Amino acid sequence: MPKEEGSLTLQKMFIDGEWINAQSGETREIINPFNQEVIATAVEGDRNDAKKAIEAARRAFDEGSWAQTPASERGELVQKIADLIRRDQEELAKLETLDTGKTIEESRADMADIANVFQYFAGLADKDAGEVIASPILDSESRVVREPVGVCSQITPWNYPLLQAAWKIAPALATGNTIIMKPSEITPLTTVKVFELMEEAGVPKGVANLVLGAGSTVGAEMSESHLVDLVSFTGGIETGKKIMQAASGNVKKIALELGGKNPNIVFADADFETAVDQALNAVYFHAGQVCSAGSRLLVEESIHDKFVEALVERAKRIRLGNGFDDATESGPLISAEHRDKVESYIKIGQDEGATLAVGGKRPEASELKDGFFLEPTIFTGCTSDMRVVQEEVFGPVLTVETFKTADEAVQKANDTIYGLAGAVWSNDISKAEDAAAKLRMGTVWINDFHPYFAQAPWGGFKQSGFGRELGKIGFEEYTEAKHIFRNKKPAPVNWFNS
Ligand SMILES: NC(=O)c1ccc[n+]([C@@H]2O[C@H](COP(=O)([O-])OP(=O)(O)OC[C@H]3O[C@@H](n4cnc5c(N)ncnc54)[C@H](O)[C@@H]3O)[C@@H](O)[C@H]2O)c1
Ligand SMILES: C[N+](C)(C)CC=O
Repeated sequence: MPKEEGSLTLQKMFIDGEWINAQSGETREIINPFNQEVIATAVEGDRNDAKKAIEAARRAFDEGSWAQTPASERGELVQKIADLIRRDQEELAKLETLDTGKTIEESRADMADIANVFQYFAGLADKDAGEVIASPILDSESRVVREPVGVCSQITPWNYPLLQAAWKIAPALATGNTIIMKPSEITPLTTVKVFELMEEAGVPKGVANLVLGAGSTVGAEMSESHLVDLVSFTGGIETGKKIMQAASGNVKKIALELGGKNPNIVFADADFETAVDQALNAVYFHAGQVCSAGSRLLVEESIHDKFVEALVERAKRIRLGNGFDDATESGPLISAEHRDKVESYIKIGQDEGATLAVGGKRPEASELKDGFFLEPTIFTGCTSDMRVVQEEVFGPVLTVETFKTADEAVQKANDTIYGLAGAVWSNDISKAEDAAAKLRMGTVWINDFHPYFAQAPWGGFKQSGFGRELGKIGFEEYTEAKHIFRNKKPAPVNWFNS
């Protein structure tokens, strides 16, 4: 909650049903990116704490009753968590804004989504009765059942701290797994709070464990440990590669939700005002710190000048400020280090010959001087070979390219290592559908940008990762399919006659 409403207590880890300090006694200060004030102190776990949590989760899976608990009961418990999140949604939203700088309106929307995610997976918990197979073998019965994978490490980023955690916790618990969750070390507050709610809901001891600390220690142990069966990771591509390597030791299942460089294709026949407005929202929502941000605008050549002019005018008027202020449309970047990275891309863009149409610097307003703000930035005259066009900047930076034909738009949109999301704007539905079919991305929006919800799967093609979260597929990711075959009339086969 905002500082004026009371100080936060020490943020602890939750291991084997107990709230504990780090074995090392280390702590870390949690910073408000709007003003750099210390908003909380969190215990800083290390590999030893991670090991303890993994062992607890292993015991709870192997010796506890969670995996065998009737699916309907697991569903009821997950639903209870959804209800508690709804009860405390305002407190959670305030914590998220305090920790990330995002506007309170965004945080409230996140909390509503998060409760829906728990509710959705609660509902799915007892719907899978398995499948009877038409066995080709006489006098036999063949069926497929779904079982939990086992012990799951779950590692999340700072941009949507609780939302990304919810996408992992809810399906894992609904399917009978045990978990070790590690939120980003710089934004742990809402995840800690939801573990308090899970304790209140009655999640059994050892089933859900929370470890706080750095990726290079806690995260590495969670990825390497041979006691873990699955790692589900959301974060950057370079970390994802490390996790793939670390997970190989015992051939864990892995699911990677990585970055994106997401094209937003605007055809000349699109509704102009809507496409401008949504292009702005596509890239600048949450200061561009969104995996699926529409940071790469591909606009049909005939409307380029008019479109860019309208975008620049709108970008100049975006109100930066304190996420708790109702007038604020966009908050700060998450940290000084991250702003430095985004600024380095602005320099790269300039050095590569792109034209800076607006922004590119820190705002001058005195009330923003302590926050990690950057002005909404637009580069025109971009080409596909530029690094600023190809690499994920993860900030308020839009690159603009042009195209003459639908084929050229699709070719350029697909010309990236990523394949997370993209959009097509056109009033010619068959043209838009044709382009959508050719885009190599996990999500394609037609005449919209950003929608995601519990019922539809989310994930990437190419180097945006693999595995899916949400939807029925996201539920199945936390299960193993087991084929059970029963011979109803066992008899010798007499293959070996001697
Ligand atoms: N595809 C998606 O759905 C999605 C959603 C949100 C964010 N993201 C991506 O996340 C990135 C931004 O988040 P970030 O900066 O927190 O990413 P990051 O990769 O730096 O960190 C993510 C998490 O991984 C941990 N980590 C770091 N090193 C590790 C290691 N060696 N082993 C195990 N864990 C380690 C961090 O502590 C953190 O908890 C962007 O690239 C964004 O696109 C993707
Ligand atoms: C997956 N999403 C869009 C909620 C957050 C990406 O950073």
